[in-house]
Amino acid sequence: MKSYDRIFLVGPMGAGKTTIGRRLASRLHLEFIDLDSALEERTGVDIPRIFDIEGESGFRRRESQLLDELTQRKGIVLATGGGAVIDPNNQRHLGARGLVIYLRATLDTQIKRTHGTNRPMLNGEDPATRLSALMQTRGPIYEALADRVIDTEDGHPERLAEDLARALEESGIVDPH
Ligand SMILES: Nc1ncnc2c1ncn2[C@@H]1O[C@H](COP(=O)(O)OP(=O)(O)OP(=O)(O)O)[C@@H](O)[C@H]1O
Ligand SMILES: O=C(O)C1=C[C@@H](O)[C@@H](O)[C@H](O)C1
Ligand SMILES: [Mg+2]
Repeated sequence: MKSYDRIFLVGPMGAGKTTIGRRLASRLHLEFIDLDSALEERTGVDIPRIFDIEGESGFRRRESQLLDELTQRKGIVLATGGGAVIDPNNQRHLGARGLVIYLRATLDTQIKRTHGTNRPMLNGEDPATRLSALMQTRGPIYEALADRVIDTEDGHPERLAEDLARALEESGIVDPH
């Protein structure tokens, strides 16, 4: 079986990519990188500000550039942003360079977990309508890219990360570090 030393987490806003990714990396002794945070560090401003200044297209351009760079690092768990899978180049890089894990969450759960946070894609419209529309286009892409799908509805992030780490180690699918 093919063995990987890069894990990429994909899925919608609120699925827990950042939260579970950090814990998963720690359990697997891999470096954790969050694409959204890395982009904020690079630019020196937060994501809402990037959307304000450059719009979604500017944000996507920066996101794709950084994704290309970071998906070439070894020994990492990379939590992507919810929309990072839209760009076909990103899809190619994710699919070719590592193990892709889709963290799935229901619409209700996404709404609860994103409530009160500043996510520019959810500004100005009813979050349920928006999240549902995003899932219509992105859901099939998450599914198509995924080597594994994890349901995040039940279970604490710590527990989900522990179970996932164990499953990956036992299957020999990740290189031990
Ligand atoms: N399995 C879980 N159970 C309960 N709460 C969770 C779970 N996973 C994440 N959360 C909570 O949901 C919120 C959103 O999680 P997180 O930021 O990790 O999502 P994300 O997938 O990285 O979203 P984005 O695409 O916007 O970056 C956080 O407050 C986190 O603590
Ligand atoms: O779903 C999206 O399009 C986004 C999700 C977040 O992770 C950020 O990448 C940004 O807010 C856009
Ligand atoms: Mg995140």
